[in-house]
Amino acid sequence: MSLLRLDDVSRSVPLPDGTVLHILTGVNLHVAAGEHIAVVGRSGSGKSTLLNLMGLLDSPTTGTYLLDGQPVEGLGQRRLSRLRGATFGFVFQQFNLLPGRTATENVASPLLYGSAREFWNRKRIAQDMLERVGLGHRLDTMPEKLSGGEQQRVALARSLVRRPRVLLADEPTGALDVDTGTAVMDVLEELVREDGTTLVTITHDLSVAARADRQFRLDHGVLTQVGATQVPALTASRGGA
Ligand SMILES: Nc1ncnc2c1ncn2[C@@H]1O[C@H](COP(=O)(O)OP(=O)(O)OP(=O)(O)O)[C@@H](O)[C@H]1O
Repeated sequence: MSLLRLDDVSRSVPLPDGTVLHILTGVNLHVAAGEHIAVVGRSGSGKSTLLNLMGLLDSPTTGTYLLDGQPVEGLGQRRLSRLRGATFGFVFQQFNLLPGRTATENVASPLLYGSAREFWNRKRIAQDMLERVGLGHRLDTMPEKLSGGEQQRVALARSLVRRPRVLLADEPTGALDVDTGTAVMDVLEELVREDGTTLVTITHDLSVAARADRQFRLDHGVLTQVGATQVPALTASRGGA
């Protein structure tokens, strides 16, 4: 069974002039647990819209989205928001760290909304996560004192600190030079492999996309698979979160 399953999904928005903008059309996408897929496409092709739908930040206009075999349509805002927090981690091109808060405080921030165990142990859990991304020596450093690559590793640690089942990465290397971007992708892949996390990467960079199990292209809102570099993982290396 697919962990994420979109069947004939579309997303349209009404425009002020009375016309309708069709952003995504007839999208079919099945992603297995533990799989890494990449989506490439020109600016404006609908990549962020697709990621927002997958991450329950937005809903399809038509079509079906099944998460772990369960339809997400019709869930109330509270259940959607709980499901989102329990299932997804997000990484963005701009690192979106909290200024004036240390790396540890930034990484610990999602744990404020976690279980009692996560809440009370948030500092230690955040520090362990920063060790995993190679920033054990930067625990008390403010984001503004970190390099771009270090800031993205803090953001990565924050996105994975609650052990999401799926990491949605929107241009994770977009603000970094090639070598730094490669280093960040190395860390990201190592972490998701160790944890059995499903990874969806949106990117303009074909070398980043080539690292995925399967590659898709979005063209004017139409999604097509364009490559597969290896047999997709069929099962996660860990149980459900
Ligand atoms: N709520 C909205 N209202 C009007 N237009 C929208 C809305 N959301 C997205 N769009 C338009 O739909 C198109 C796709 O947007 P989207 O952000 O998904 O593209 P993208 O592929 O992620 O682009 P980029 O790579 O530049 O971030 C764009 O032309 C955008 O302006």
